[in-house]
Amino acid sequence: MQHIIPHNILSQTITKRPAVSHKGTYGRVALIGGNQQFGGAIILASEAAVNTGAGLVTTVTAPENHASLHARLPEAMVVDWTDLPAVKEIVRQASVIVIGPGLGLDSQSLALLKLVFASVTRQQVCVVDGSAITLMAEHDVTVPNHSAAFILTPHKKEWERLSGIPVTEQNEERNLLAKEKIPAAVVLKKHRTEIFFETDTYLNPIGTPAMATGGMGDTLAGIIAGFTAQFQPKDKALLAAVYLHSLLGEQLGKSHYVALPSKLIGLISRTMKQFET
Ligand SMILES: NC(=O)C1=CN([C@@H]2O[C@H](COP(=O)(O)OP(=O)(O)OC[C@H]3O[C@@H](n4cnc5c(N)ncnc54)[C@H](O)[C@@H]3O)[C@@H](O)[C@H]2O)[C@@H](O)CC1
Ligand SMILES: Nc1ncnc2c1ncn2[C@@H]1O[C@H](COP(=O)(O)OP(=O)(O)O)[C@@H](O)[C@H]1O
Ligand SMILES: [Mg+2]
Repeated sequence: MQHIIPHNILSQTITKRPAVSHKGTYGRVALIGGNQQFGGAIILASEAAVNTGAGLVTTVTAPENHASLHARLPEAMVVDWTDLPAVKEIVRQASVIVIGPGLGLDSQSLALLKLVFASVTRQQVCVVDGSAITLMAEHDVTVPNHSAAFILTPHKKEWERLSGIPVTEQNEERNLLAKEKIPAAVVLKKHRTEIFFETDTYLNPIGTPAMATGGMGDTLAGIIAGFTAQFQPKDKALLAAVYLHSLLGEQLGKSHYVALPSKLIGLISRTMKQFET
C-alpha cells in the first residue's frame, strides 16, 4: 500500500534525551568508504552521523583521508580500511554500519563489502549506499537473508544496475516486483524519493532540485545512520531521516541557488531540537 510520509514524522520520532544517559545510549555507528578519489563522500556521511547525535562514530577509510577527516571532524574515530581484522572488530561493535559512500569499485572495496555482509547480525542496521550498490550489481552480491536490518539507498541509476530496470522504464509496478526479491528496505532516491518496506511504500512529499549536487546522498546515508542508531521503531526512524534531509534542503533552497551538503549538515542538530518531544 502506498502512503505519504506525514509532515509530523519528526515530532513523532525525535525524542528528548533522558538525563541519565551517556554516549553509549545513542548508538555506535561505523561508516565504511572513501577511497583516494572520493574521500569527501565518507567525510560528509560521517559529519552527518555525528551531527544527528550518534553517540560514537568511527570512520573506516583509506589512509589518504585520515588527516582531512581528523581535521574536519575530530569527533569521529578513524580506522585504516586496509586493516581487515580492525575493520571486523569495528563492525562487530557497531549498532549501525554504513557502507558505500565513495567506496569505489576495486578489489579492496569488494573485500570490504563481503566482509560486512558476512559479519552483520540481526541486532544491527546496515545501510548500503553508492559504490556498494554498484558493486553488488557488478559482482552478484546479494543481501544476506535473515541477518541485519538492511537499508539500500540507490539513486535511479544505481537502482537500474541492481534491479535491471532502465531508468526510463522504472515505475511503481516494476519497482515493487524487483524490490520483492530483496530482503531490505529500499530508499529509491529521486525528486520525490520512495521508500519500499516489505509490504508498504512511502512517498517523500518534499525536496528540491537545489539538492541535486554531489555529496547530497552521502549526507542522507549519514543522517539515516544517526536516526536508526537512536530512534525506534527503525522504519519510522528511516522515514524521519529521509524527511529531515529534504526539509533542510528546502530550507536552504529558499535562499540559496544550490543546497550544499556541508551547509545542510550544519542545520541538522538545531532543527532536530525544534522537533524533540
Ligand atoms: N565528494 C565526493 O567524494 C563524492 C563522491 N561520490 C561517490 O562517488 C561514487 C559514485 O557515485 P555517483 O552517483 O557519482 O556515480 P554513478 O555512476 O553511480 O551515478 C551517476 C549517474 O547516475 C545518474 N543519476 C543519479 N540520480 C539520478 C536520477 N534521480 N535520475 C536519473 N539519473 C540519475 C547521474 O545523472 C549519473 O549519470 C559513490 O561512491 C558516491 O558515494 C558522489 O557522492 C559525489 C561526491
Ligand atoms: N531534483 C531533486 N529534487 C529533490 N531531491 C533531489 C533532487 N535531486 C537530488 N535530490 C536528492 O539528493 C540526493 C542525491 O543522492 P545521490 O545521487 O546518491 O548523491 P551523491 O551520491 O552525490 O551523494 C537524494 O537524496 C535525492 O533525493
Ligand atoms: Mg550517492
